[in-house]
Amino acid sequence: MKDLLDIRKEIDGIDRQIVELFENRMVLTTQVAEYKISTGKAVFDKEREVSKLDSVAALAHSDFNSHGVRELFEHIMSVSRKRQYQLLTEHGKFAPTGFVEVKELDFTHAAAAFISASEEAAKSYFPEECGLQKCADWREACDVLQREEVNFAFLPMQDPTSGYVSANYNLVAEYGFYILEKYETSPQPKDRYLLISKDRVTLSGADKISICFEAPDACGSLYHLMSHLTYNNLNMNRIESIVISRDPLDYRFFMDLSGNLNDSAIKNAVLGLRDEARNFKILGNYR
Ligand SMILES: C=C(O[C@@H]1C=C(C(=O)O)C=C[C@H]1O)C(=O)O
Repeated sequence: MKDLLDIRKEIDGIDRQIVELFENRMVLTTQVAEYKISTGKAVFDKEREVSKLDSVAALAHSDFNSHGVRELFEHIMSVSRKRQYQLLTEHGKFAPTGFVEVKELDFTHAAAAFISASEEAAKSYFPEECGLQKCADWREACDVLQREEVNFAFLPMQDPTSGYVSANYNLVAEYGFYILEKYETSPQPKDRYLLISKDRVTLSGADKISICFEAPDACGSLYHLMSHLTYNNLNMNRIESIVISRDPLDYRFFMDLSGNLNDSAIKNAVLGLRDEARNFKILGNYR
Protein backbone atom coordinates (compact mmCIF):
# COMPACT_ATOMS: atom_id res chain seq x y z
CA MET A 1 0.00 0.00 0.00
CA LYS A 2 1.24 3.50 -0.86
CA ASP A 3 1.96 5.85 2.00
CA LEU A 4 -0.81 8.42 2.63
CA LEU A 5 1.64 11.33 2.60
CA ASP A 6 3.01 10.23 -0.78
CA ILE A 7 -0.47 9.98 -2.28
CA ARG A 8 -1.33 13.40 -0.88
CA LYS A 9 1.85 14.84 -2.44
CA GLU A 10 0.70 13.54 -5.82
CA ILE A 11 -2.76 15.04 -5.25
CA ASP A 12 -1.13 18.38 -4.35
CA GLY A 13 0.81 18.30 -7.62
CA ILE A 14 -2.34 17.65 -9.65
CA ASP A 15 -4.23 20.38 -7.77
CA ARG A 16 -1.47 22.87 -8.61
CA GLN A 17 -1.97 22.03 -12.28
CA ILE A 18 -5.77 22.37 -11.95
CA VAL A 19 -5.35 25.83 -10.39
CA GLU A 20 -2.95 26.88 -13.14
CA LEU A 21 -5.35 25.66 -15.82
CA PHE A 22 -8.28 27.32 -14.06
CA GLU A 23 -6.42 30.63 -14.04
CA ASN A 24 -5.54 30.27 -17.74
CA ARG A 25 -9.20 29.60 -18.45
CA MET A 26 -10.23 32.68 -16.45
CA VAL A 27 -7.87 34.83 -18.58
CA LEU A 28 -9.77 33.63 -21.64
CA THR A 29 -13.19 34.23 -20.10
CA THR A 30 -12.01 37.78 -19.30
CA GLN A 31 -11.37 38.19 -23.03
CA VAL A 32 -14.88 36.84 -23.66
CA ALA A 33 -16.18 39.50 -21.22
CA GLU A 34 -14.34 42.25 -23.15
CA TYR A 35 -15.99 41.01 -26.35
CA LYS A 36 -19.39 41.03 -24.64
CA ILE A 37 -18.83 44.49 -23.15
CA SER A 38 -18.14 45.94 -26.59
CA THR A 39 -20.86 44.02 -28.47
CA GLY A 40 -23.60 43.94 -25.83
CA LYS A 41 -23.92 40.14 -26.10
CA ALA A 42 -25.47 38.53 -23.00
CA VAL A 43 -23.06 36.86 -20.57
CA PHE A 44 -25.09 33.66 -20.17
CA ASP A 45 -25.12 31.47 -23.28
CA LYS A 46 -27.16 28.43 -22.32
CA GLU A 47 -26.70 26.64 -25.65
CA ARG A 48 -22.90 26.87 -25.41
CA GLU A 49 -22.98 25.64 -21.80
CA VAL A 50 -25.23 22.67 -22.55
CA SER A 51 -23.03 21.54 -25.44
CA LYS A 52 -19.87 22.09 -23.36
CA LEU A 53 -21.26 19.95 -20.51
CA ASP A 54 -22.11 17.16 -22.96
CA SER A 55 -18.67 17.25 -24.57
CA VAL A 56 -16.65 17.30 -21.33
CA ALA A 57 -18.85 14.61 -19.75
CA ALA A 58 -18.17 12.39 -22.80
CA LEU A 59 -14.42 12.68 -22.20
CA ALA A 60 -14.60 10.86 -18.84
CA HIS A 61 -14.19 7.08 -18.63
CA SER A 62 -16.90 6.04 -16.17
CA ASP A 63 -20.46 7.10 -15.41
CA PHE A 64 -19.39 8.32 -12.00
CA ASN A 65 -16.59 10.48 -13.42
CA SER A 66 -18.79 11.70 -16.24
CA HIS A 67 -21.33 12.92 -13.68
CA GLY A 68 -18.55 14.49 -11.60
CA VAL A 69 -17.04 16.30 -14.59
CA ARG A 70 -20.47 17.69 -15.45
CA GLU A 71 -20.89 19.05 -11.91
CA LEU A 72 -17.36 20.45 -11.90
CA PHE A 73 -17.83 22.28 -15.20
CA GLU A 74 -21.23 23.62 -14.17
CA HIS A 75 -19.40 25.25 -11.32
CA ILE A 76 -16.41 26.44 -13.38
CA MET A 77 -18.72 28.09 -15.93
CA SER A 78 -20.80 29.70 -13.21
CA VAL A 79 -17.63 31.22 -11.70
CA SER A 80 -16.60 32.44 -15.16
CA ARG A 81 -20.00 34.12 -15.61
CA LYS A 82 -19.74 35.78 -12.22
CA ARG A 83 -16.35 37.26 -13.13
CA GLN A 84 -17.90 38.54 -16.37
CA TYR A 85 -20.76 40.20 -14.46
CA GLN A 86 -18.17 41.86 -12.21
CA LEU A 87 -16.32 43.20 -15.24
CA LEU A 88 -19.56 44.46 -16.77
CA THR A 89 -20.35 46.34 -13.55
CA GLU A 90 -16.81 47.79 -13.44
CA HIS A 91 -17.26 49.03 -17.02
CA GLY A 92 -20.51 50.75 -16.12
CA LYS A 93 -22.57 48.29 -18.16
CA PHE A 94 -25.19 47.92 -15.47
CA ALA A 95 -28.51 48.80 -17.14
CA PRO A 96 -30.34 51.09 -14.68
CA THR A 97 -33.00 49.47 -12.54
CA GLY A 98 -35.24 52.52 -12.99
CA PHE A 99 -35.47 53.25 -9.25
CA VAL A 100 -35.44 56.96 -8.41
CA GLU A 101 -33.79 57.86 -5.12
CA VAL A 102 -35.52 60.44 -2.91
CA LYS A 103 -34.54 61.86 0.48
CA GLU A 104 -38.05 61.62 1.87
CA LEU A 105 -41.57 60.79 0.77
CA ASP A 106 -44.07 63.56 0.19
CA PHE A 107 -47.49 62.85 1.70
CA THR A 108 -48.97 66.30 1.05
CA HIS A 109 -52.18 66.06 -1.02
CA ALA A 110 -51.71 62.28 -0.91
CA ALA A 111 -54.13 59.49 -0.09
CA ALA A 112 -53.42 55.99 1.11
CA ALA A 113 -55.40 52.75 1.20
CA PHE A 114 -55.36 50.59 4.31
CA ILE A 115 -57.26 47.62 5.73
CA SER A 116 -58.69 47.06 9.23
CA ALA A 117 -55.53 45.29 10.37
CA SER A 118 -53.38 48.30 9.41
CA GLU A 119 -55.75 51.10 10.50
CA GLU A 120 -54.12 52.03 13.80
CA ALA A 121 -50.59 51.88 12.37
CA ALA A 122 -51.64 53.89 9.26
CA LYS A 123 -53.00 56.62 11.51
CA SER A 124 -49.69 56.90 13.32
CA TYR A 125 -47.57 56.55 10.14
CA PHE A 126 -49.17 59.17 7.88
CA PRO A 127 -49.40 62.89 8.68
CA GLU A 128 -52.94 64.05 9.47
CA GLU A 129 -53.43 65.81 6.12
CA CYS A 130 -52.97 62.55 4.22
CA GLY A 131 -56.33 61.08 3.19
CA LEU A 132 -56.98 57.50 4.26
CA GLN A 133 -59.26 55.06 2.47
CA LYS A 134 -60.36 51.83 4.10
CA CYS A 135 -60.43 48.66 1.97
CA ALA A 136 -61.67 45.14 2.66
CA ASP A 137 -58.40 43.32 2.01
CA TRP A 138 -54.97 43.44 0.35
CA ARG A 139 -56.39 42.84 -3.14
CA GLU A 140 -58.98 45.59 -2.90
CA ALA A 141 -56.29 47.99 -1.67
CA CYS A 142 -54.16 47.02 -4.68
CA ASP A 143 -57.12 47.62 -7.05
CA VAL A 144 -57.70 51.05 -5.53
CA LEU A 145 -54.01 51.89 -5.97
CA GLN A 146 -54.08 50.51 -9.50
CA ARG A 147 -56.97 52.84 -10.39
CA GLU A 148 -54.94 55.69 -8.84
CA GLU A 149 -57.70 56.56 -6.37
CA VAL A 150 -54.85 56.64 -3.84
CA ASN A 151 -51.10 57.22 -4.11
CA PHE A 152 -50.05 54.60 -1.59
CA ALA A 153 -51.26 51.42 0.06
CA PHE A 154 -50.26 50.74 3.65
CA LEU A 155 -50.73 47.08 4.44
CA PRO A 156 -49.68 44.40 6.93
CA MET A 157 -46.58 42.66 5.63
CA GLN A 158 -47.35 39.17 6.91
CA ASP A 159 -50.31 36.90 6.88
CA PRO A 160 -51.44 37.11 10.54
CA THR A 161 -51.86 33.38 11.08
CA SER A 162 -48.99 31.86 9.07
CA GLY A 163 -46.51 34.75 9.25
CA TYR A 164 -45.80 34.25 5.53
CA VAL A 165 -45.29 37.23 3.22
CA SER A 166 -45.40 35.38 -0.11
CA ALA A 167 -49.09 35.96 -0.97
CA ASN A 168 -48.71 39.70 -0.32
CA TYR A 169 -45.37 40.00 -2.13
CA ASN A 170 -46.96 38.10 -4.99
CA LEU A 171 -49.65 40.78 -5.29
CA VAL A 172 -46.94 43.48 -5.32
CA ALA A 173 -45.21 41.58 -8.15
CA GLU A 174 -48.37 40.89 -10.14
CA TYR A 175 -49.67 44.45 -9.96
CA GLY A 176 -46.18 45.79 -10.80
CA PHE A 177 -46.02 47.85 -7.58
CA TYR A 178 -43.01 48.66 -5.43
CA ILE A 179 -42.28 48.49 -1.70
CA LEU A 180 -41.15 51.95 -0.52
CA GLU A 181 -40.81 51.43 3.18
CA LYS A 182 -41.19 48.84 5.91
CA TYR A 183 -42.77 50.23 9.06
CA GLU A 184 -42.47 48.42 12.37
CA THR A 185 -44.53 49.28 15.42
CA SER A 186 -42.49 49.44 18.58
CA PRO A 187 -41.62 48.15 21.02
CA GLN A 188 -43.90 45.08 21.28
CA PRO A 189 -45.69 43.52 19.54
CA LYS A 190 -43.53 44.25 16.49
CA ASP A 191 -46.13 44.38 13.73
CA ARG A 192 -44.74 45.04 10.27
CA TYR A 193 -46.43 47.04 7.53
CA LEU A 194 -45.44 47.82 3.96
CA LEU A 195 -45.83 51.12 2.16
CA ILE A 196 -46.53 50.34 -1.47
CA SER A 197 -46.80 52.56 -4.52
CA LYS A 198 -46.88 52.49 -8.31
CA ASP A 199 -43.71 54.57 -8.39
CA ARG A 200 -40.31 52.97 -8.56
CA VAL A 201 -38.93 55.03 -5.71
CA THR A 202 -36.25 54.25 -3.15
CA LEU A 203 -35.43 56.24 -0.03
CA SER A 204 -31.82 57.34 0.59
CA GLY A 205 -30.12 54.95 2.96
CA ALA A 206 -32.32 52.01 1.93
CA ASP A 207 -30.72 48.82 3.19
CA LYS A 208 -33.22 46.08 2.34
CA ILE A 209 -34.06 44.66 -1.05
CA SER A 210 -36.93 42.38 -1.97
CA ILE A 211 -36.65 40.40 -5.17
CA CYS A 212 -38.57 37.65 -6.91
CA PHE A 213 -37.94 35.29 -9.79
CA GLU A 214 -39.20 32.03 -11.16
CA ALA A 215 -37.45 28.70 -11.36
CA PRO A 216 -38.47 25.25 -12.56
CA ASP A 217 -38.68 22.21 -10.27
CA ALA A 218 -35.35 20.91 -11.58
CA CYS A 219 -32.33 19.64 -9.72
CA GLY A 220 -30.02 22.52 -8.87
CA SER A 221 -32.08 25.33 -10.46
CA LEU A 222 -32.49 27.32 -7.23
CA TYR A 223 -28.98 26.44 -6.09
CA HIS A 224 -27.45 27.96 -9.23
CA LEU A 225 -29.48 31.15 -9.00
CA MET A 226 -28.73 31.55 -5.31
CA SER A 227 -25.03 31.21 -5.99
CA HIS A 228 -25.20 34.83 -7.27
CA LEU A 229 -25.99 35.83 -3.70
CA THR A 230 -23.39 33.70 -1.95
CA TYR A 231 -20.67 34.56 -4.49
CA ASN A 232 -21.26 38.25 -3.90
CA ASN A 233 -21.34 37.77 -0.14
CA LEU A 234 -24.94 38.94 0.18
CA ASN A 235 -27.01 38.31 3.23
CA MET A 236 -30.43 36.77 2.62
CA ASN A 237 -32.95 37.32 5.42
CA ARG A 238 -35.96 35.55 4.02
CA ILE A 239 -36.86 33.08 1.31
CA GLU A 240 -40.39 31.94 0.49
CA SER A 241 -41.91 30.36 -2.55
CA ILE A 242 -45.27 29.81 -4.14
CA VAL A 243 -46.27 27.36 -6.85
CA ILE A 244 -47.14 29.24 -10.05
CA SER A 245 -47.68 26.26 -12.35
CA ARG A 246 -48.37 22.60 -11.56
CA ASP A 247 -47.58 20.98 -14.87
CA PRO A 248 -44.70 21.54 -15.28
CA LEU A 249 -44.05 22.42 -11.66
CA ASP A 250 -42.72 25.99 -11.48
CA TYR A 251 -42.08 28.16 -8.44
CA ARG A 252 -41.84 31.88 -7.83
CA PHE A 253 -39.30 32.66 -5.13
CA PHE A 254 -39.37 35.73 -2.93
CA MET A 255 -36.20 36.82 -1.18
CA ASP A 256 -35.27 39.65 1.14
CA LEU A 257 -31.63 40.73 1.03
CA SER A 258 -29.55 43.27 2.91
CA GLY A 259 -28.12 45.99 0.68
CA ASN A 260 -28.64 48.96 -1.58
CA LEU A 261 -29.03 48.97 -5.37
CA ASN A 262 -25.91 51.16 -5.63
CA ASP A 263 -23.70 48.51 -3.97
CA SER A 264 -21.48 46.78 -6.50
CA ALA A 265 -22.15 43.38 -4.89
CA ILE A 266 -25.89 43.93 -5.41
CA LYS A 267 -25.30 45.11 -8.98
CA ASN A 268 -23.32 41.96 -9.77
CA ALA A 269 -26.01 39.72 -8.32
CA VAL A 270 -28.77 41.64 -10.13
CA LEU A 271 -26.89 41.33 -13.46
CA GLY A 272 -26.58 37.59 -12.97
CA LEU A 273 -30.17 37.05 -11.88
CA ARG A 274 -31.53 39.28 -14.63
CA ASP A 275 -29.64 37.23 -17.17
CA GLU A 276 -30.28 33.78 -15.77
CA ALA A 277 -33.56 33.77 -13.82
CA ARG A 278 -37.02 33.89 -15.34
CA ASN A 279 -39.11 37.01 -14.67
CA PHE A 280 -36.64 38.53 -12.23
CA LYS A 281 -38.10 41.57 -10.48
CA ILE A 282 -36.87 43.98 -7.86
CA LEU A 283 -39.90 44.57 -5.65
CA GLY A 284 -38.26 47.37 -3.69
CA ASN A 285 -35.19 48.81 -2.06
CA TYR A 286 -36.34 50.24 1.22
CA ARG A 287 -35.51 50.94 4.86
C1 LIG B 1 -17.18 32.14 -21.53
C2 LIG B 1 -18.40 32.40 -21.98
O1 LIG B 1 -19.43 32.90 -21.15
C3 LIG B 1 -20.26 32.04 -20.36
C4 LIG B 1 -19.41 31.05 -19.68
C5 LIG B 1 -19.03 29.93 -20.34
C6 LIG B 1 -17.79 29.17 -19.95
O2 LIG B 1 -17.22 29.50 -18.91
O3 LIG B 1 -17.37 28.28 -20.71
C7 LIG B 1 -19.80 29.50 -21.45
C8 LIG B 1 -20.87 30.21 -21.90
C9 LIG B 1 -21.34 31.43 -21.26
O4 LIG B 1 -22.51 31.18 -20.50
C10 LIG B 1 -18.77 32.24 -23.41
O5 LIG B 1 -19.79 32.81 -23.83
O6 LIG B 1 -18.01 31.56 -24.12
